[in-house]
Amino acid sequence: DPSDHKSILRLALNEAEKSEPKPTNFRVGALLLNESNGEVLATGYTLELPGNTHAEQCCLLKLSESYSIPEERVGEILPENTVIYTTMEPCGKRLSGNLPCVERILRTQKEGKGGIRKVYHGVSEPETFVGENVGRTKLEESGITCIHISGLEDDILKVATAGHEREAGE
Ligand SMILES: Nc1nc(=O)c(N)c(NC[C@H](O)[C@H](O)[C@H](O)COP(=O)(O)O)[nH]1
Ligand SMILES: [Zn+2]
Repeated sequence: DPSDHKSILRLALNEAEKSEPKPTNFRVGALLLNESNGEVLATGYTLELPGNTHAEQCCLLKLSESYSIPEERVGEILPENTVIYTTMEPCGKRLSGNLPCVERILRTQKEGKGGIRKVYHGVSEPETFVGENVGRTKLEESGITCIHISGLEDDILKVATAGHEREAGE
């Protein structure tokens, strides 16, 4: 029920708060959940793993490392009803040019079965870096349900932009 979604999203926000503030990205937290039994499969936050990593990317990378397989094959070990909760919607484009998380999520699906089935997110991506995020459309076109969980927007954005220049009086 909705209160469960919000409490799970708050767990992801707790992860985001561990991220090192930077002016060139957002501090995001994410977690992979087996929706059949509520088991948290992995958590992640921006820059948790070496390299310019994203929260969603860290979830997938940590899980693949625990199975000693490359991240691009992580879909093979995901339970049937795997979903991802992320404080900010997955990126569809990255200023660094690194592979966007939408692509990383899409490739967990082989022939449209298994893999990540739903993306629960707390906010859309602000247009700071790449303008409007087109990622959500790509996900929905591939049959991945994107669900906005409301109620934590202010907290999520405050955490996400902690490393950014503050306008006077903000
Ligand atoms: N969903 C999401 N999770 C993250 O962990 C993260 N950092 C972003 N941020 C989106 C933003 O668009 C990119 O951070 C910038 O476009 C810079 O790109 P890089 O991060 O340097 O690849 N978005
Ligand atoms: Zn991303």
